[in-house]
Amino acid sequence: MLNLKRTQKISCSSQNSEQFSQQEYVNASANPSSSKNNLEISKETLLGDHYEVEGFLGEGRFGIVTKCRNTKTNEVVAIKVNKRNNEILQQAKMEIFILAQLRGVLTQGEI
Ligand SMILES: Nc1ncnc2c1ncn2[C@@H]1O[C@H](COP(=O)(O)OP(=O)(O)OP(=O)(O)O)[C@@H](O)[C@H]1O
Repeated sequence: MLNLKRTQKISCSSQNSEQFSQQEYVNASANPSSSKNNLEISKETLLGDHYEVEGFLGEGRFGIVTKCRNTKTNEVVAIKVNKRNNEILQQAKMEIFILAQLRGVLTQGEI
């Protein structure tokens, strides 16, 4: 899914979005000693087929949140990129499910 274009790495946890715009690479890791959990996202990285990374919005326990532009519609969105880990994947699926349920409730005006 990730299309990496840069090689210079920086630490994600010490960056804010302004600094990110001046840097070429973000490296996020829950456990710095475990490289298999690392995420390497750079400005201009393509997520999916048409979401281009423009900035860094924040970092959670499971990954990072990037500011992306849909290259087809020009819409700006936040995309959360989780670390590669099965437990994290299951947690993410649960989070997506809950958010989808909440969105359904909210759009029906039930809250
Ligand atoms: N839609 C958004 N727009 C702007 N910034 C966001 C958005 N979603 C998340 N962020 C930023 O990214 C940070 C990390 O978000 P994320 O959802 O990964 O973790 P969290 O919910 O804060 O914590 P946890 O890792 O416990 O789930 C947030 O604290 C926030 O600063």
